[in-house]
Amino acid sequence: MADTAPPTDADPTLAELLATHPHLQTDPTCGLVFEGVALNAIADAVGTPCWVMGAGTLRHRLRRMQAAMQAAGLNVGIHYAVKANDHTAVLSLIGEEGHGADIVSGGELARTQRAGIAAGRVVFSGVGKTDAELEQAISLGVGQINVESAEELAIISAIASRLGRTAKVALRVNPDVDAKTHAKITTGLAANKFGIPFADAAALYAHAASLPGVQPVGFATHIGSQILTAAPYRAAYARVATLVRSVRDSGLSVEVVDCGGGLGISYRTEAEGQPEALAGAIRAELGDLGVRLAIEPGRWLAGPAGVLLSSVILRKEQGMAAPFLVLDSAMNELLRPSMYDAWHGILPLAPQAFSQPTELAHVVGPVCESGDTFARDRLLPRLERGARVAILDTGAYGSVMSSTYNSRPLAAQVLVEDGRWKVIRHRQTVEELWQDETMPSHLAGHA
Ligand SMILES: Cc1ncc(COP(=O)(O)O)c(C=O)c1O
Ligand SMILES: N[C@@H](CCCC[NH3+])C(=O)O
Repeated sequence: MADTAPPTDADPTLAELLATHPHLQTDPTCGLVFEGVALNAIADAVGTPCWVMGAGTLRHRLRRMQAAMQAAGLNVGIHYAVKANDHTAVLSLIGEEGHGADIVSGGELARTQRAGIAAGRVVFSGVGKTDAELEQAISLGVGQINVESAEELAIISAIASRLGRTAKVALRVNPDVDAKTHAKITTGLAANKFGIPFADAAALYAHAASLPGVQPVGFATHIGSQILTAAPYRAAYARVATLVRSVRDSGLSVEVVDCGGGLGISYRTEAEGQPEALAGAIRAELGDLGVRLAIEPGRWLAGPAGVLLSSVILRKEQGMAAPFLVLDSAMNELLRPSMYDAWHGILPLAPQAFSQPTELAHVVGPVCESGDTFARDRLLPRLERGARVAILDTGAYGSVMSSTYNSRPLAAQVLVEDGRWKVIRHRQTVEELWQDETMPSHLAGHA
């Protein structure tokens, strides 16, 4: 994710952004259209900021991912990474399309159950699962728990034994492979907190086979997110394949390999990661092992399927320098630019905006942090107070990373499908900001 300090000449033009986002079109009368719905119509009815998720785009990408695996002759289970976008409507769609889920908390597990995804199709990952979360998962019979340490293996064995259950576990191995992504979202380096050191994995697998309450079924690995080339996948999966062979040579059975590592998308001008390349890496390194395979994509499926609608609160002139366009959305909605210096495309909603002359502008939010900046020196048509924009590729790690910082209520969410749209989360009210607070009695008189 080469996202930092963008020189402007590296930016795609508005027309190029449209070309790389086929679910978006411009219409001369209603402006920017998303999966057949005018985004202005949604903003008129619901207001801004507003997340819009396109069910058609999500379905299309799920099917493309599955087709790439099948074309490579692989039978790969897709476990959608719930953390990318955990709305129950999104999870229901994933279940409806026949896929499972990858979760990292009891909350995510509860959401999958609410959405009707069978517990047997859920894989529980994460470096620190609480006892309560493990009890919940084991009682529900989740398909697989990816174990991230020797300590956790002992805890799972004890909890499952106490419950009279046998938990299917895979050991998540840290392959110590550089995924060539942003430092904050790499997961497969030895220095990262995730997974079991490669050198310890075979012995721990044998130990797992001797423990009560757990059945080791295979290995998992994960090297990071926003991966754009096949080489890191091949390096990681080659290491896992070595492990599978050596464990089998010792007489133990290995049935499953979970091939983690999130394919990247095209935020700026980078070429999108190709499911076919991922499938090729899996087939080349693991295809002849006779194991059940699984992947756990989040961003690649959901990212391009969402936009964040915002309005310009005001245009703050800076003399000869680029103006600040202050939006009504901020880092509390979309954290990625502040957190990772991430670049997101910004398109105006107005009809004809694409044919107007452009200027350089800084696009910021109203939150009291200088890091509350969506874009610096961005080439956009002149946008006045009240103009609306769509911030692109925000379907993954967008709404889920929102907060109410600065007492800003959570934005509304809308789902578009087949030319229709529906509110799937109402805009939080100001009163809802404090509805779960309780007041110490000696202060209550002032409230
Ligand atoms: C264990 C695990 N699974 C799945 C994912 C989803 O990754 P992505 O959204 O890049 O596909 C992540 C995030 O990096 C992860 O850590
Ligand atoms: N939140 C990150 C991705 C983290 C992936 C989860 N391990 C992002 O927005 O890019």
